[in-house]
Amino acid sequence: NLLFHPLACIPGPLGSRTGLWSWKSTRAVKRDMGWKLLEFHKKYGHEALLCSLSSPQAISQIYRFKHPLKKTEFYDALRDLDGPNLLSTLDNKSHAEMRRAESAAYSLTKMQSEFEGSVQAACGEFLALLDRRIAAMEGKATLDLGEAIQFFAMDAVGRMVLGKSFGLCAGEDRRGWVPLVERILEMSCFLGTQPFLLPFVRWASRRFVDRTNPATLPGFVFSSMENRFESQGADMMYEADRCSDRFNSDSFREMFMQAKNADGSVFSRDQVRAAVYVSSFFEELTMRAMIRYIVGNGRIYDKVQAEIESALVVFPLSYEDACKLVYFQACLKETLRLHPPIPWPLPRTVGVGGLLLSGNHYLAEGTQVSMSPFVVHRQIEAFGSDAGEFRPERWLEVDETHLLEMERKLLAFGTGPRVCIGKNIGLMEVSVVVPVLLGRYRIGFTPRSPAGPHRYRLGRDVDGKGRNDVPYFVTSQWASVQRDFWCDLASRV
Ligand code: HEM
Repeated sequence: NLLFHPLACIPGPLGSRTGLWSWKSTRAVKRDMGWKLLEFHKKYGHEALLCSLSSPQAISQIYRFKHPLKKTEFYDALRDLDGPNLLSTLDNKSHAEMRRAESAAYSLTKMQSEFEGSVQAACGEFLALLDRRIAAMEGKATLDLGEAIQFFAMDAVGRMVLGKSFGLCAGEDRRGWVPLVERILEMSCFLGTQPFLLPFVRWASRRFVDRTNPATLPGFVFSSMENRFESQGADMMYEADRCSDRFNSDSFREMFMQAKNADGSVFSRDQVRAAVYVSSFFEELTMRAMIRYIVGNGRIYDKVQAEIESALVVFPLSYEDACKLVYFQACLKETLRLHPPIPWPLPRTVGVGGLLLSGNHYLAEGTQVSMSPFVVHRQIEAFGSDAGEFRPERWLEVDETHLLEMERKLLAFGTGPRVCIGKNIGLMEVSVVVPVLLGRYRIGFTPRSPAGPHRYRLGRDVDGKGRNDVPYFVTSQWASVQRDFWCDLASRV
């Protein structure tokens, strides 16, 4: 490996180059992928460590539309027990068929006509939860805002996918359902780095986990979803007959019922479940990061507040109006750049004929190659010498051509034929909720103290640095998850 492998010239840690241990599995266990990979690229340059690339020029080669590179086996770990879903399917042909079948459900018109209503309704529940907490604590609530945002994101996706809220904001997550979803995704990421374990884990899940027995941990997740599918499915049919209220969208459900796998079989419940897990997760990560960056910087907070006040933002805020908040939208882009919800490299396999990388390295067919949004977004040649800083103005002070160039280098939603199909929904959700939150409440980060509610003594930022003034604790695995996000909230009105 070290001497004769075609990639022997690409630098990286010895153990990994000899094939004796998996650097990526270690990152999955230690949950420190983003900053470790960045450190590597700083040390070794644009091409490092088993073909992780950081040069923005390589984006159009690795994630190209024409003769696209196939996803690697890593994604197989994100599939469901019953078969691949849109995110996890490896084969380009079956992906194209699935994507065609599903794309209508995610269209812009569908989003405006139906999903926005679902998100507004979930936002109403979310605000009611915060108001209740503030009232219960005599005008100023100290709460884990990160957790409350998670409830909202799940309730919103419940409304969009199942036509009904999961009721987390109304009843809170008394059954601990939300952290389990996080664990499953983390476990899947680890398995993705050791795909040979997958058949065994799947066999064991089928054999030993009674998915209808809520007494077991995974069984609880599966069965609670199953129950909701059963009961909500019935309720939805009833409601669909009764009224066509725009808050009762069942288009996702219809879409999944019509969607077919490449072999013609219909989507299973596991496949629908995967959409629920994945889709709510990234919005909540974006919302937390955005609040952290805005509220954590007095100058930016004042500018956002001034914009929100002059636009007279109140609940419900339409997506159309949210898009007019120019500075807020720049903050959103800047959040996705500096704190992409998926920092993990997005791996692909080089196809027939190999690939010549910017004239430097020839990658033979079958080579795995990847780019991490976290690393690419910090490249000076793409975003300037202050690429490591949160500076929303960078999106507003450039001309149209330069802006397009910067947007092309933004990998937060992936790019190419496997770009996120839910991008519009994700942007809409964050845009209609965060300005309302910032306009309605005075938000401050709860100071850390021995008597305080924090689990971690120090906060940890998206760059892995532990600091007292960082309001949450970030782990960087497939997703970049923030925990322990305690805030003091008071009503503004
Ligand atoms: C801020 C919100 C979101 C972010 C940052 C995000 C990010 C991403 C990224 C980076 C990918 C590409 C993965 C890869 O190439 O390996 C992806 C794919 C995908 N996302 Fe999202 N996502 C978000 C919201 C959503 C929502 C709301 C949905 C569903 C309603 C969704 C469904 C999907 C699906 C199905 C794919 C696979 C697409 C394909 O392979 O054709 N995402 N997302």
